[in-house]
Amino acid sequence: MNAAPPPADTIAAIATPAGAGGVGIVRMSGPAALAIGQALCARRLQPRHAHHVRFRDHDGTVLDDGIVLAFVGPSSYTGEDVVELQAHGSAPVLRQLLARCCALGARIARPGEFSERAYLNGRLDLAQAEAVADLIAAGDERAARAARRALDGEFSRRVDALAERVLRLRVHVEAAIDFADEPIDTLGGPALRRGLDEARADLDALQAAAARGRKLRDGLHAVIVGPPNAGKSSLLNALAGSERAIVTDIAGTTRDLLHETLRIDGFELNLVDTAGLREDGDAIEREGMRRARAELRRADLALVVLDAREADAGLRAVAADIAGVPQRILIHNKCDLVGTPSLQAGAIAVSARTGAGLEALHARLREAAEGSAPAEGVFTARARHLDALHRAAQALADAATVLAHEQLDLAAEALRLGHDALGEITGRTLPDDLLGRIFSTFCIGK
Ligand SMILES: Nc1nc2c(c(=O)[nH]1)N(C=O)[C@@H](CNc1ccc(C(=O)N[C@@H](CCC(=O)O)C(=O)O)cc1)CN2
Ligand SMILES: Nc1nc2c(ncn2[C@@H]2O[C@H](COP(=O)(O)OP(=O)(O)OP(=O)(O)O)[C@@H](O)[C@H]2O)c(=O)[nH]1
Ligand SMILES: [Mg+2]
Repeated sequence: MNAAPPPADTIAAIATPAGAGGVGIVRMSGPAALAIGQALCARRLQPRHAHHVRFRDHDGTVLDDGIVLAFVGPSSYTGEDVVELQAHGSAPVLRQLLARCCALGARIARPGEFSERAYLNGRLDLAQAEAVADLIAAGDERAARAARRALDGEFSRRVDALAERVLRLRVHVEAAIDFADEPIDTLGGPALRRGLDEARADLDALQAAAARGRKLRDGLHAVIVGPPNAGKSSLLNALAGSERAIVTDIAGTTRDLLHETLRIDGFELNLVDTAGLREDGDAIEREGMRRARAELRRADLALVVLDAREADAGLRAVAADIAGVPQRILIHNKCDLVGTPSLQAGAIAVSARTGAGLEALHARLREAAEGSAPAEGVFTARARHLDALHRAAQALADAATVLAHEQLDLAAEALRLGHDALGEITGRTLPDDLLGRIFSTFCIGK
């Protein structure tokens, strides 16, 4: 039998971003939070009251004045006693306040430890805790709205409801095992098969929704491709508004992938510049092309950059590489060098040098970003969730197969696996070290 868990210690962290700000917050959570807060402010703290106080060092010197807030567990973010010291947003002041909390018995929190405690104390499930991190990291309003929905439990409720149905199916199968002499059809077999079909259809729908949610969380993945020297890096620089990439008139300049995040009218776009694609090239360039092609395989959008003077030949050269990308924008670059451009269908003429056509390109990028994910009804999801949903779907498919052969023991086992996979999303089943892997990616103070 396991020993009872040790009483939690008290953690402290600066909860506001690094750097100067109007207000900065040091937050504590744990059994000593209230006592430490009261020592630091030299007064009794009334829970859920804003007190204007002086925060004092060990020798009585005033570190700062500010607002202090105390919450008594379990009615707090973490479910434990929580105290917030809201000081001026000065890095040295916040560091001194944090050091004072530690001198009085707190320890510095690990990244994500406040949310981890909220999870361990049942204030949030795992998908909701991840949604907190996604909300903080959201690159645009749409991603923030979607993370908000996951935080409100929209994703978790659907997962839980499905897990509950899978559990009921399993109970049904387990019960039937006890009457193995009888044919399954006299033991509710048809209802069982129907229930399983319905659960699988719901799981399909949930997988599709989660895949959209993941795209939203990660932003649109756009890859700049084309023959060498077409002006890909010049275009990246023009879109980024800075000299991010090296540009020369030597074909084969770019070898590594170069990432840049663009925000276009509130939409986030992850842009990657790649090595020009051609038949020959030295070993470094060939490795660059290999990376470019790998990047294309996971692209949502290809920006196909062609030299306007030889657009047809250019497109032929890269046609096979861009064939699998869901969305494409054909760009005839260097339009400043051609008189009257004859454009391929759907192509736009731009000049990375003069800036001509960049407005039109912006409009197309915006359209692509808007079209790539539905605006409403989406929650954010992560690769981890998709993986668990995939394993659950696999398990339910296996269950259907063995059930058709009346192998009830195997069906019960497959349903158990499916149920466990779903439970991993909300943290109701926990494989080893899942918590450590998730919360260590959070920011400090969250
Ligand atoms: N100053 C401050 N602002 C903040 C936070 C914080 O910790 N401190 N948050 C931190 O992420 C977010 C808000 N999240 C919170 C979630 C729950 C509780 C809380 O005290 N819950 C209690 C009481 C519920 C109630 O009175 O409505 C509970 O759930 O029992 C507080 C903040 C955003 N803003
Ligand atoms: N006139 C003109 N020249 C351009 C334009 N865009 C790029 N160039 C020139 O074309 C040459 C190649 O530009 P890059 O941006 O390095 O081309 P790239 O496609 O990234 O080339 P690789 O990385 O080698 O595949 C440079 O000399 C640029 O100055 C343009 O719109 N007009
Ligand atoms: Mg380049």
